[in-house]
Amino acid sequence: MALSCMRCSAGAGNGAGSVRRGAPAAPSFVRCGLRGLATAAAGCRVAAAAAAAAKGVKGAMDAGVENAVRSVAPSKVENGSPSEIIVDDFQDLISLSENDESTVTITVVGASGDLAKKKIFPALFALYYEDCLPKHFTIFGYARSNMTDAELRNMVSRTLTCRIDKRENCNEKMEEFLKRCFYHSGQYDSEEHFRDLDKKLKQHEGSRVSNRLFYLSIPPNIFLDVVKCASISSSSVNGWTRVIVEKPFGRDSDSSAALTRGLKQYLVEDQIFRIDHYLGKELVENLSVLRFSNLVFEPLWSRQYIRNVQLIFSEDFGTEGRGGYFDRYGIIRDIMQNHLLQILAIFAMETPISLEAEDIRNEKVKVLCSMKPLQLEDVVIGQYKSHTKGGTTYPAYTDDKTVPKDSLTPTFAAAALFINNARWDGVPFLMKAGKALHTKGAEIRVQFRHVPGNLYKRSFGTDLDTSTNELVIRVQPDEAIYLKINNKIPGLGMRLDRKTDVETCPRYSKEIPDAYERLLLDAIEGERRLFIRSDELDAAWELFTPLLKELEEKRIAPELYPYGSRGPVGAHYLAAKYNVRWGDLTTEHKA
Ligand SMILES: NC(=O)C1=CN([C@@H]2O[C@H](COP(=O)(O)OP(=O)(O)OC[C@H]3O[C@@H](n4cnc5c(N)ncnc54)[C@H](OP(=O)(O)O)[C@@H]3O)[C@@H](O)[C@H]2O)C=CC1
Ligand SMILES: O=C1O[C@H](COP(=O)(O)O)[C@@H](O)[C@H](O)[C@H]1O
Repeated sequence: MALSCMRCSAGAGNGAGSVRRGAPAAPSFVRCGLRGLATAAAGCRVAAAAAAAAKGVKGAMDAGVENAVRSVAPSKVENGSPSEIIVDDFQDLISLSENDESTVTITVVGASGDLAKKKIFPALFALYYEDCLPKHFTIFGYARSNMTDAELRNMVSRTLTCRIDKRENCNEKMEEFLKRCFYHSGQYDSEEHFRDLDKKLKQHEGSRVSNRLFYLSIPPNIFLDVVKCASISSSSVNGWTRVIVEKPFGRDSDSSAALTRGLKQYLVEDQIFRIDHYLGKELVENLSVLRFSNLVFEPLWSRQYIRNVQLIFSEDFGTEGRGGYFDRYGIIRDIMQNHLLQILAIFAMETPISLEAEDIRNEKVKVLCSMKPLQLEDVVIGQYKSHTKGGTTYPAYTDDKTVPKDSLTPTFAAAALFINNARWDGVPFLMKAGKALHTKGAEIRVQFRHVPGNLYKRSFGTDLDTSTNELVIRVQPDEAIYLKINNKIPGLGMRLDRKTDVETCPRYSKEIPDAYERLLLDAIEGERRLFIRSDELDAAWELFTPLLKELEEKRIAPELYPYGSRGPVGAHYLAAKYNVRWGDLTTEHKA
């Protein structure tokens, strides 16, 4: 197992990736060993067993873990008690992992598609470049299109890039990586074709313990066909099998529940990795670090000091080529129900008892279950219309050939949400998401209350809002965290302003990894913290389904806004109803 993977070598610090293995105080070599083990055999379950062993406890394991432990340490499986294993010598396991004989195959189903080309293959290459993939790995593309291995490699090679800050041996590394990519053409509903794939996978795996990750990068209507065929015909017999499922996870509570039921006919919950790529973004990961590792923030994190929280997503382009998909979902399902709501849950959750996946997800579910039902009057929807600027005409949403001319699908939405719990009672969480707006960005903006009896109010003029503290977590672009504080303008008078921001997050000269890199690595390691559990998903749909139904049944017409504008004015009225002024992504503090 290569130890130069950033995550591993960062083990000496406080990286969540190492702490989460359940042994926070362990020295860094232990963390690296654990990661090695995890990729070598049964993911974090073995690591958890090893961590348990380190604490001298007796761990109960399931068959997958047992197989994995058997494969790396057969003597550790006690005679006659196959499901009750005592792992008493943690160090042995670590050294065994170092010359492990396991392999991971990542099968990208839908390899000919947009997401595979744009995100998945490049992320896998970046992991390879950083030495984060296990020693023995193979990548398979699977789709109906006819392609040879060489053609797949050619297609993939066109999208691979090296990091700006790491270019050493880049071409060489690309060549090595491409040699480990293969292609299998097949139908999505053919057990036979997946059996053929299985044969090819076995040829690559040889006698090693085989671990298999399937990435469903395909339209949702064929998820179940693939899961059925893959689980029947090409799941691993002696290692783990995991499936990454892309959004959309249904389009309402019922269809989502049906999808979950369907998946669970063939997989157990632990094998299902529902991806929300916003959870893999650096600044979303940093949100918990900011809150829980800095004493200065946590005491302020409640209705007592926070006036409102804004979660803003904005794109400066339209649906471009994805109109067919988008029209069936709309911006509320595409962005709010998943990406923004997930951020809200992390922002608002109570302190989890540990950084283990289940502890974090338990806290997120509690937030989602405490949300006040969404009211139609707390929602504004919009749709972009054609606009001509500087001699260029930008299309309307309904100019997209795959979109019906009379479509009422929102490309913009703003909503006021509330959490009915003691911490957040009465605090508006305002969400805003839109396509074809004036700028591209995503941020979390926390506006604090006014200072009681503010001695300096005269020095600010009449607008007290401009003098309240604001914490901004800019998710993208130019990732940053900054705090707006009041200052005296230098000079003999007493005039204050908030121009000086305190940057709470130093700039690192490192290029930030793409969200898909982190999430793919997590899935390979069996780390579920950043993936959506089925009860989280149910709670998210429970919140949005009644609203979505009402919008559709009442055929509520979206407010039209010009392509490239700031969106419908209705969003400002909605914010004003709760005494909020939206932050502006474009006017302040750029790197
Ligand atoms: N693209 C993106 O930016 C994002 C995509 N997603 C999700 O990821 C998944 C993949 O997205 P994307 O790559 O854009 O999807 P594509 O539409 O590009 O589809 C991927 C592949 O699936 C096959 N396919 C397409 N339509 C059908 C169909 N009707 N029946 C059977 N097979 C079909 C095609 O392969 P072939 O014909 O060779 O079999 C295609 O190359 C989707 O679930 C999407 O919602 C999520 C976030 C962002
Ligand atoms: O999930 C989705 O996300 C993208 C935006 O992702 P980003 O990482 O580029 O911010 C969005 O364009 C797409 O509509 C949606 O399906």
